Amino acid sequence: MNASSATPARVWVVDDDRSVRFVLATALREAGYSVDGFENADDVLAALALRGAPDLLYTDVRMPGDDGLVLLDKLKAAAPRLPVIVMSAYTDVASTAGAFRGGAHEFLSKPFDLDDAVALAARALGTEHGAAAPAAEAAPPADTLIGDTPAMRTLFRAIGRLAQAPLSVLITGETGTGKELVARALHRESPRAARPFVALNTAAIPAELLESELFGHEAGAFTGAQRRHIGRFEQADGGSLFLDEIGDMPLTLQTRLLRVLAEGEFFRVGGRELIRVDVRVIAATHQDLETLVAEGRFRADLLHRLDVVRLRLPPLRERRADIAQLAERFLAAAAAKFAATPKRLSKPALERLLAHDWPGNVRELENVCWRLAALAPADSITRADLDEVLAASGPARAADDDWDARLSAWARAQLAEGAQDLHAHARERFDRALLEAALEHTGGRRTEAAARLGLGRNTLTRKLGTGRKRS
Ligand SMILES: Nc1ncnc2c1ncn2[C@@H]1O[C@H](COP(=O)(O)OP(=O)(O)OP(=O)(O)O)[C@@H](O)[C@H]1O
Repeated sequence: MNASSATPARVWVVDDDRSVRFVLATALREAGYSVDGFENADDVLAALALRGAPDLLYTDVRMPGDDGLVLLDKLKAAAPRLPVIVMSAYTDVASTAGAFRGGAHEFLSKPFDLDDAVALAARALGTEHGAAAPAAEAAPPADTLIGDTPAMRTLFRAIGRLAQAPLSVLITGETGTGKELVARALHRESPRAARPFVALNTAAIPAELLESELFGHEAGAFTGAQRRHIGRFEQADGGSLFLDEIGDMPLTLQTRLLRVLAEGEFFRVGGRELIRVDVRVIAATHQDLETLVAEGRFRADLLHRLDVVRLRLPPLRERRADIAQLAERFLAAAAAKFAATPKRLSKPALERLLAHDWPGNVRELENVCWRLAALAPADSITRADLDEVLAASGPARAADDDWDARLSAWARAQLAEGAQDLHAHARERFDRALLEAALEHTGGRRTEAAARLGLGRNTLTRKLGTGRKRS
């Protein structure tokens, strides 16, 4: 089974133990599923409200917050048809019975054999015979790019032309503008369409695991590497590899990637066998790579190799004429998922949508539409419904989530690398970011910047002093 031939079934893995999440998600991805991991029940329920139910969910029982059985209960109410596999080290009668009474599809006792865990997915989805996803769920229209504005038409033409040529493509654009969707379209329209499309988000994977994610590793290559792991490059052989957030790739790995791109061959981590692959690389970034190059954080030669052709995705605020059509599509998708009639936007509501600045771009619009589908009381969406939903969305919230996630990914990676004195180091960077933002905001006026931050002017001056000394 591979993920390229049809839309892969979506599987969610819920476990507070990061290593279980990682190992199970990786095995499921290798089997061709599209997998998201969650560390607690609250995050699952939030994602469910935003994105609708996945095709299958694995959950641990003992977790901080709602435990897996409470989550199972809530899932049965919110998404009655979703098959849930309950995993637990506590194979006592009570939790097994509780799980089945609660409507669990299967019970998996820990520690489990990975192959068994993956085989359960095929059984639960009714795909033992190799289909990538159950027919009813396959090929959602979600993969089609929507847009009728001149900017988008130009882009579609470019995709059509570029898909045929085996060139590396660099897709730039703000977060949520559809970079991944464009990468998928480039693959789908290409002669490689029957081979895998494999995506890797560089920013989402702890730095210490990235190399083996890309190039694979042999059993015993490092502590915890119990079995051979096939990296994304090999998985994508004959197809396309989408490297998202390429600007976040650590420099050492950039060097290795450059070499692999130049030579078309590599060794797995800890391996002796030279692996040759034929992969088209499509990279994406929301950062300005030229600036990163100037700052010494991105290799100029790697940029040249990736940037044979560049596609720029315009932010949504530069193509407002697409908003109505996109909103209609997202409201229809939400309605189909909730088995309800699609809600419509009243004229004042549409005007409010058109006036919004959409810092989170199409993803923000999509989230807003899903919330409206779930929360607006009547079939016609009012301006007031929209004010309420927009107040809860927006960049601050998105940036907040992102900030927390990145900070904790950073801390985990530092700890894994054996870093000491993490708190002092983090606080220095934290202070510096706040100070620089406040000074920029106030045009360099220190008293005002200090007041805005809630700091005394002397404290600010002292902190500025430390920041300068260190940098
Ligand atoms: N033109 C479009 N038509 C339909 N849906 C779109 C379009 N652009 C984006 N979307 C939807 O918006 C969401 C975000 O798109 P995508 O993940 O491709 O953005 P991205 O630019 O890769 O974001 P990030 O930089 O944060 O990874 C997806 O759910 C995608 O389906």
